Amino acid sequence: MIDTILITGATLPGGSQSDILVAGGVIRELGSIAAPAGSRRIDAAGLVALPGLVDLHTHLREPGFEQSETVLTGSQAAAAGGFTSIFAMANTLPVADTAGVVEQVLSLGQQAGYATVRPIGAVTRGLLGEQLSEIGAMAHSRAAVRVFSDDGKCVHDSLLMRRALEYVSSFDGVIAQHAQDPRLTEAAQMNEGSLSSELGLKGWPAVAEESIIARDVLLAEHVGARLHICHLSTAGSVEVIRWAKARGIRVTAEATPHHLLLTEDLVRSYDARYKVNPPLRRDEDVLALRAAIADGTIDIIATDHAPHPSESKECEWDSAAFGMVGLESALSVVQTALVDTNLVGWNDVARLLSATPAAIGGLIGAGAIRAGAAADITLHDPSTSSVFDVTDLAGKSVNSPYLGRQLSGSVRYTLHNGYLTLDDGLVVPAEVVAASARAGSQMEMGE
Ligand SMILES: NC(=O)N[C@@H](CC(=O)O)C(=O)O
Ligand SMILES: [Zn+2]
Ligand SMILES: [Zn+2]
Repeated sequence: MIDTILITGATLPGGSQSDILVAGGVIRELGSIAAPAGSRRIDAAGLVALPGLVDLHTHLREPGFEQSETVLTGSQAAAAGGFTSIFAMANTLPVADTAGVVEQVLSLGQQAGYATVRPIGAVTRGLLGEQLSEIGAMAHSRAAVRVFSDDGKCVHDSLLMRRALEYVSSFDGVIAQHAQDPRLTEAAQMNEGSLSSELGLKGWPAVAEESIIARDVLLAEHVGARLHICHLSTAGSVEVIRWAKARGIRVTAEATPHHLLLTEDLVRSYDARYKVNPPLRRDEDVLALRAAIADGTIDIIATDHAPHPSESKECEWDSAAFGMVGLESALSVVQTALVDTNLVGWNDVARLLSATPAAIGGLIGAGAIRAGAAADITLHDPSTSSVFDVTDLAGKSVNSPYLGRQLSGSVRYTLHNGYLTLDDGLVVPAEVVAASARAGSQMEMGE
């Protein structure tokens, strides 16, 4: 196992060039560095070095839906996409609503070793929206849960939402809301508008998202708690968040890569790869989300990686599952939608996909390339342009909306705690990564 890695000639997010020396799991030094004896050298000329990406919104599907994804395969998808930390959503079977389940997911993540896996706890028992889950027990468990969400479902009951906000504010936790009024979206299949009428599909109106966000920012203000809004998809949602932030309300918001690039027109194909919650919206919405990223109204980009087996996608639109995989393609989509269009620079990408999601999720020490920090580093080649292909997917499911689409850039190397999880574009084998992870944790324990 190579313990010392010298990355040479990388471009840091701010634009300057530097070598980066990694040893013993941490970044030792930045600058112009001579190669230590026995070190591995990675030539990063032309590559952008980003702090390891952090995804606040990943569905890993284990326990319960292992035919779609497992903690191991989802972590491999993360490594392929340049992610070194992922927050695992609670809509598993059993639901992650007890200390036992979140500790299980934490352990599976540690064994796999590809990324820091931080479980998200359910807000309500069984995601049923009736009683609060064991929030305190999950927060004080070995998994130290800080983010709670019923994602997939909206916490619709106002009193439960209020109680949940009150509860998590006692330990600076955060509720991540999937904003979808259930009554306004019964049997909904796509964005509501002229296209849904034309296609004869039941509509999912923007107001179903916006009204929940409006209610919840007011509840967060009333309680003085922190609130996070998942996958913003409409121009109106941006306006509500902008208003709330101007008022000093402690709200953060995320957008997914797909809502920054794709529009509802794709639904014309009736290809269920484009079926997602919230649905793909109009051009105006995509432009409003991009502008909100550029002006800071939207704080982070999160993938909402939602793997589904082929049988749930290769079927009629109405019966297909909602969701798309997104870890492997996220950085290329962000480059295509935001960097190539000059809306943001790599410094902003580092903030949107690493530093701020780490801060929201309470991940200490992540989000920066600096001496002394854990060596979580992503090396990205922005100069490429290629057709996204099924071989670019490293997880178990292939429900990507980007297959066959031209995207910019590609992730070349991912380092997690100082060892490679992606090496020259190839996911490092599971046994090698697991052994590196074990060696690292023994070192931490001083053995
Ligand atoms: N985004 C989706 O369309 N689906 C997600 C649930 C969710 O994020 O709401 C899933 O778990 O499949
Ligand atoms: Zn959701
Ligand atoms: Zn989700």
